[in-house]
Amino acid sequence: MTRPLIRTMTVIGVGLIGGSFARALKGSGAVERVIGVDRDQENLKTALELGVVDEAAPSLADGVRAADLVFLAVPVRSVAAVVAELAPHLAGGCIVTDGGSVKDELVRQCEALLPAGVAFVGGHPIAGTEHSGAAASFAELFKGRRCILTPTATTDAAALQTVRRLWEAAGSRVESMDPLTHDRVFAAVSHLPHMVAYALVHAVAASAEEEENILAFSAGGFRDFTRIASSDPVMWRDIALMNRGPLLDLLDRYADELAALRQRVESGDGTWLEQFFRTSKRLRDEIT
Ligand SMILES: NC(=O)c1ccc[n+]([C@@H]2O[C@H](COP(=O)([O-])OP(=O)(O)OC[C@H]3O[C@@H](n4cnc5c(N)ncnc54)[C@H](O)[C@@H]3O)[C@@H](O)[C@H]2O)c1
Ligand SMILES: O=C(O)C(=O)C[C@]1(C(=O)O)C=C[C@@H](O)C=C1
Repeated sequence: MTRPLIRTMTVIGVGLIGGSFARALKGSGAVERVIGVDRDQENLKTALELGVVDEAAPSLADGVRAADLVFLAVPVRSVAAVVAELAPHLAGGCIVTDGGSVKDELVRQCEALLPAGVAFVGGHPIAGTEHSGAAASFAELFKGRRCILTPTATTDAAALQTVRRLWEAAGSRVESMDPLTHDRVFAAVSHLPHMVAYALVHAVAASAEEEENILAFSAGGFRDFTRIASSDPVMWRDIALMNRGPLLDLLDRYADELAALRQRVESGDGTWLEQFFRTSKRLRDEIT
């Protein structure tokens, strides 16, 4: 058991990420008590029944008053409104941190909205599934997975250290990155693949109108590739819009690659295609 680092943690949005963080930290002993706040009362009831949280608070104000640390785990475009509402009710010395998938704009919003004496530390666990809600949460989600913290010039050093130790207690390998670099990196390795998976399902479903029931024939390839298209639409709408600049650059680059591929398929250029696939395979095989 880890020595408690935090007495009372309030989780705003007790879904997959908020619920898993609560479970991991209660399980490791790093946090003593967890209060949950969620605008979906059914989900909050489930979280309480499953023991993901110790208490369910009826409002943001009630939920954060006694908090030593607040963990924000709501869709990224909801964060600013949540922080604006809870800010007046935080105790001095409280740490606010988050698990959102986009960092630059979100970190700037939080730093601007929180009062002096309250520290903000941006974070992003690089772990998840295509499922949502408290019932989908599990304590082992972050074990052995990266967590990126995105401190800025004004981040409080002691708060940063506490948040780092919490993620380590949850089993994560913690790394730091500046927020904009974070957004460019994860636009490439996380946000673009989700956009491509959503679009692929549309493309195949559209052809299914002509050839009835094509999706029923889908096997390993289609299913592996499109698992992430089962992810929550609100979460991904928010990520696409909040990381718009880096994502647009990558969507353009991806469109260029597809256009080149299309042209070589049309012209029957087997040498080019084999080399293209060979390079992709080598790069993919190098990922550890
Ligand atoms: N799912 C993943 O793979 C993953 C991985 C890393 C980070 N994230 C990030 O974590 C955050 C949460 O994602 P999740 O997968 O846990 O989603 P989720 O849908 O499982 O949980 C989000 C919860 O927030 C609640 N909520 C939404 N708006 C709210 C508001 N205004 N006030 C209070 N509660 C509100 C919802 O009712 C829901 O229970 C997002 O910012 C997402 O970008 C997700
Ligand atoms: O494995 C999945 O289901 C995920 O999509 C997890 C995933 C990812 O793209 O790797 C999704 C979003 C996050 O912000 C972090 C992790």
